[in-house]
Amino acid sequence: MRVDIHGLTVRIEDRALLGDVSLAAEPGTVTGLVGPNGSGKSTLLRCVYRALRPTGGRVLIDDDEVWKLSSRAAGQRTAVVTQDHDLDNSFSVEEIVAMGRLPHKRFLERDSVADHDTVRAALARVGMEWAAGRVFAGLSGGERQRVLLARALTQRTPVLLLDEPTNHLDIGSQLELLELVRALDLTVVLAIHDLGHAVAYCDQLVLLHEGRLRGAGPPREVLDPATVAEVFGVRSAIVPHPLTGRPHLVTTPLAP
Ligand SMILES: Nc1ncnc2c1ncn2[C@@H]1O[C@H](COP(=O)(O)OP(=O)(O)OP(=O)(O)O)[C@@H](O)[C@H]1O
Repeated sequence: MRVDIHGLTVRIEDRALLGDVSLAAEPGTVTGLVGPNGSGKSTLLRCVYRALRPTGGRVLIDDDEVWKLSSRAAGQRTAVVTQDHDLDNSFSVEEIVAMGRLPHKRFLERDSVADHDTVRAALARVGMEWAAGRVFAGLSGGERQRVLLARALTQRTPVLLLDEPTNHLDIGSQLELLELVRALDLTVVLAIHDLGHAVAYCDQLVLLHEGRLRGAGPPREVLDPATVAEVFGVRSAIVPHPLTGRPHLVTTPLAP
């Protein structure tokens, strides 16, 4: 399913958090939202997963306005992994991941064997099968992040939104997660700080600066050295990775 955002504007108390931002994310691609702290990445994602109603503009998933869908229909289309883990502390990992099945079930419908298998498969996919019976709150930040990705995968939605999914993860787990996300064949939109990873793993980048769209398109075009210097205040170059040959963005301070 396509995600289309047209002229998205968010104003809170006379302050524009987002101003007239548009983007299109194609099925089977990974779109990276990049930009300095406070540039509006999370705000944009929140408008897509309906945590924040925009002041203006439209968010469409396959031509349907997301704010006009029922919450069940929205939950069948869009799964999200955020940084806010405001979940009841007593839930087990398996219970948390099983919540991903809720948009596909009737009210009070019990979990089936197929649901159980889906949950186990998702936990295995993120390397967390061992933690199924553990209490979610007792896990490390990185482990919780992977469990929440498993929950999003069990939701089996065509669109997956991730707000800084590699936060808290060690470098091996970061690369594992990004490889997994790339292999999913969904419409993925993720906020990401690491520009090296953004260039290496995203099909297109959307660069936000002070709530405004500063560029959108192939990573190499969006993150050209002049733009990176202006927006992030660092020198940069995109070079072939010495081990893989994939494009990689390297940075150094503007003034030595
Ligand atoms: N509910 C709110 N009320 C007022 N201001 C808000 C609210 N939510 C976010 N903001 C402000 O909007 C701006 C954009 O925030 P947002 O979290 O979208 O940025 P971001 O690009 O995700 O930042 P970061 O990289 O630091 O996570 C920030 O200046 C933030 O303080």
